[in-house]
Amino acid sequence: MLRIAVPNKGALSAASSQLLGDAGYHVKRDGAELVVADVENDIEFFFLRPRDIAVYVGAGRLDVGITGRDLLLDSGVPARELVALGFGHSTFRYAAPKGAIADVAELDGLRIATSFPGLVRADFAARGLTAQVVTLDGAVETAVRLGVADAVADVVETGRTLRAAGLELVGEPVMRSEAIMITKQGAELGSAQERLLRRVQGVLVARRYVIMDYDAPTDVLEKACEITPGFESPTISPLAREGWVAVRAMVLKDDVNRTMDDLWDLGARGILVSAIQACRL
Ligand SMILES: Nc1ncnc2c1ncn2[C@@H]1O[C@H](COP(=O)(O)OP(=O)(O)OP(=O)(O)O)[C@@H](O)[C@H]1O
Ligand SMILES: O=P(O)(O)OC[C@H]1O[C@H](OP(=O)(O)OP(=O)(O)O)[C@H](O)[C@@H]1O
Ligand SMILES: [Mg+2]
Repeated sequence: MLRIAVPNKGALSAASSQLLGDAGYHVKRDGAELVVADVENDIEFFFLRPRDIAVYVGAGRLDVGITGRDLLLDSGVPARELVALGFGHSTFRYAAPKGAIADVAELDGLRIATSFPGLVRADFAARGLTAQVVTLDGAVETAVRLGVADAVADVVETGRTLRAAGLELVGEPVMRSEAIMITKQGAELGSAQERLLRRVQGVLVARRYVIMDYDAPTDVLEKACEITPGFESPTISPLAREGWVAVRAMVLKDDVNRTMDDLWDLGARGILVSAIQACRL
């Protein structure tokens, strides 16, 4: 039975369960169970803290896990990213009291409060700076006001928490994170892991793409196919109307309206867009 670690609460939890549900797994918890078996799909879900998930997967105790890229890198555990999951986006950034610090180099030797000591030490080392890392469990933005740190390094999504604490960003993001699926480094993927990965990738593609159908005059077909190159190649079918063909291609959801405008200007007509319920590519 494949064993997978899923965040039990926090920013990644609901979307992780939703993704696995969309991929056809029965991942519903009735109450507070920490382990749920989906016998039909031969898979077992372990609900764990996102920060701990890399530890179990890196140790080879669980086959696959969902966690944040920042948490994986911070842990330094020998696990690798299989696929980025498209949710739980955040940046990891330095911040200090308004007007106090203009540049990351000025953080040299200062006390930095963080829940990600591994990330901060690695980044300071890469910049040739020294940090006095103050490791806290959470709510690190308050550490400056309470006098245990001079600056913080933390997850920033909207920036609201930082601003509310009277802090401002220092420098560019140290890293960009999102939810990822991980497995133990160096381990070959078994057939059950590959099937899970294919299912999840199918959901991710179905979320990002739509199907676009349209009719186009044959003489603009080449240009039309440049506008809608599809995932592999567009499907061209004959039409009863002479000099016209029907085209079907996958298009990025974000580009749908611009693509329809471009096709219309080219002379295409009868442009239809439909959602992809599921796919395996
Ligand atoms: N707005 C956000 N706040 C916190 N984490 C976020 C946010 N958006 C995305 N994330 C990601 O979620 C992961 C952290 O999850 P979470 O905050 O649930 O864990 P935690 O801090 O250990 O738990 P908790 O906050 O419940 O104590 C990180 O990978 C982080 O980048
Ligand atoms: O930029 P924002 O949209 O304000 O979000 C970022 C905040 O959210 C997270 O806190 P969380 O709620 O996970 O609490 P924690 O700090 O105790 O982990 C993170 O640690 C920041 O404090
Ligand atoms: Mg948190």
